[in-house]
Amino acid sequence: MIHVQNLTRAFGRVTALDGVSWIARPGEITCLLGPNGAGKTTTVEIAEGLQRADGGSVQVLGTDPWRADAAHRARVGVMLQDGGLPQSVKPVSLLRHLASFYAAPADVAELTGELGIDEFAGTTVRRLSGGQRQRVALAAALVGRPEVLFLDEPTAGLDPHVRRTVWDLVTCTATAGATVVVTTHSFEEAERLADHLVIMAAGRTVAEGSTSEVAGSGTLESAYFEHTDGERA
Ligand SMILES: Nc1ncnc2c1ncn2[C@@H]1O[C@H](COP(=O)(O)OP(=O)(O)OP(=O)(O)O)[C@@H](O)[C@H]1O
Repeated sequence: MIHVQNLTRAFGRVTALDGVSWIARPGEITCLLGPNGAGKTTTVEIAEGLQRADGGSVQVLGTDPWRADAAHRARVGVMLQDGGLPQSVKPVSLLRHLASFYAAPADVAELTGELGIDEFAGTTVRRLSGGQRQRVALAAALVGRPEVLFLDEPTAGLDPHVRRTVWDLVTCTATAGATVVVTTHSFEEAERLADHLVIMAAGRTVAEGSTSEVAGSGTLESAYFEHTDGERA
């Protein structure tokens, strides 16, 4: 369970978060939508324990992530927008190395097979295409069988086959009981994945609920523009 309550965060004169609140439940995929600069990444990085909020609170698995110990962090999987992967290693060695940190890791061969990583297993991370690197970053987030999984635009730039595989893997992870948070700019992705939807704008939550609750009698796209027009950061 993730509880984001009244979070505030400023960078100098820029107010990134202006009292944002939302929840994400176990066994569900929560999709965060919102214009560039709405504060999605800042909120997620605070929930990951990578940044500290100025005010408000976040609870992840009952813990304040900023103060969390290694045992808590091992229960949380993170896929960052820029990957954050070491450049000079080959994907499978990297994943095996990461798996060795966990008591009960995922099967690396299964994961690399599912994500098609075997096809470029002999290439170092530096030389991979953007989409290939993204698949490795997703595998790295999944290898510890996390109870909480944060994915920042996981399918941006992926081809349709890989995108479908990623959607299947993410859905399976939630079905197995994990709390999954996905930030996205794709209505198609949100409609496909979200059990719970949060629309953020200008550092606040402007809509929250199931996709049909947020969309009302119209489409998700029209609800999005209604909620975010004039609210851009
Ligand atoms: N380290 C930082 N220093 C200064 N400003 C920052 C910093 N991090 C974020 N911001 C600002 O905070 C606001 C929110 O940024 P954030 O990255 O959280 O938005 P986002 O919703 O994730 O956007 P995007 O959809 O473009 O990824 C933006 O105005 C951004 O410029």
